[in-house]
Amino acid sequence: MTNPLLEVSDLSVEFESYEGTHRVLNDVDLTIEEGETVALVGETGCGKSVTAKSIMGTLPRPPGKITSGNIRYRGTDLLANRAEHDRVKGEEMSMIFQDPMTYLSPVYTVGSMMADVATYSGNADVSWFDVLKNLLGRREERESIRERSIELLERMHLPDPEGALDKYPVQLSGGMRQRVIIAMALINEPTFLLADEPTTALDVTVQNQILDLLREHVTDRNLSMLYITHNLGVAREIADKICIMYAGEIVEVGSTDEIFDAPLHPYTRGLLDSIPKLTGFEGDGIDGQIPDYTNPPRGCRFHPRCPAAIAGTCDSEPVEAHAVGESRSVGCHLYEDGMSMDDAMAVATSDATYWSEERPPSAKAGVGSASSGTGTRETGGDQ
Ligand SMILES: Nc1ncnc2c1ncn2[C@@H]1O[C@H](COP(=O)(O)OP(=O)(O)OP(=O)(O)O)[C@@H](O)[C@H]1O
Ligand code: NI
Repeated sequence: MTNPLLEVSDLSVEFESYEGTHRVLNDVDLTIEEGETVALVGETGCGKSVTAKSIMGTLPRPPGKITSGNIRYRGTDLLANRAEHDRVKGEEMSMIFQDPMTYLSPVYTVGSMMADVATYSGNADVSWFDVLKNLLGRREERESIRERSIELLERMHLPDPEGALDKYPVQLSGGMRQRVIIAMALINEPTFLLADEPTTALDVTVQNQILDLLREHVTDRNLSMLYITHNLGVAREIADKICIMYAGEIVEVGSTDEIFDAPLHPYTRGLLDSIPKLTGFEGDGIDGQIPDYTNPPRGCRFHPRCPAAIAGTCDSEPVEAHAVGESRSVGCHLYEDGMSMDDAMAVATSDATYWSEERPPSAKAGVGSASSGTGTRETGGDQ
């Protein structure tokens, strides 16, 4: 665990608007080892896509501004090295997007789009001369791109992959388009995949099929992946490690099993409680909303919604990430620095013993309804 592929540290991002400065990311730390799939999980608006865009170098600046931090890829800080960022983006990283129709052109066939990605990706300044050269270019090269496209579409279980190359995106279903998008992301054999909610728009069955395909491919090729989702159930399907994000901060990191068996942060526990059990219905498990980024709450950003907030501490003292045990960390005042896993578990699973006087346990969020002290909970996530 000493040579992470991607290491984001202390990343802070602000947006300027007429309302003032929105400090959206606040000292974000995120590490992805080689061959590891990490899920970044949090509610809408918590800063997941801003994190993704910072990594991919596509954050619109202005209005966005990276005010501190590093993004190291194989040890090189991409924020300080534009040329290396461009190279890594072109040759090693690939992104899978949420909404295929935004990224698939309606006027080109699947085959010609895949060929364009294979030919021009990573080449920031494509000239008309390049395009012409390619059009007239070597037959064998085009033939091999075509073969690679068919093979990838086959791997993505697209029926009649050869026929699909001549189709336009509107002629494909949502699930088919998402398979095409994934095949396009894989055509240049990236080492790092960044998937931003790629299955959100799909129904659960198709979503699960696509997660299976993606996981299979990532495992086969030993790829590393950052998978962004608001759905912890999806994160469990795909990820080795889960980072929970709230209002622009990473509040908990742990292996997928640890997060599910023993969630420590009250926010994580609230998210787990809102996983649909049997019905497939997604409730909004935690009362309230992400705070206003122009004026975030003092102390812990989650404290106004937290059923376990300690008055006088959580509403005023900044939170730091506390290491808990070997591989986990949690940014919450309930856990002291260096707390042993056993003590942390005692805090995590105790019922209402640490409610603040001011805030009676409100309805939905996790802590009050956490079950026994064993640290294993039924989360019913296999919807
Ligand atoms: N281009 C922009 N201009 C101004 N503010 C922005 C911009 N992009 C993002 N933000 C701010 O950053 C916040 C986080 O946005 P982000 O897209 O990262 O959320 P997210 O976690 O990806 O949510 P979702 O699950 O809905 O995709 C937004 O609420 C908004 O305040
Ligand atoms: Ni997003």
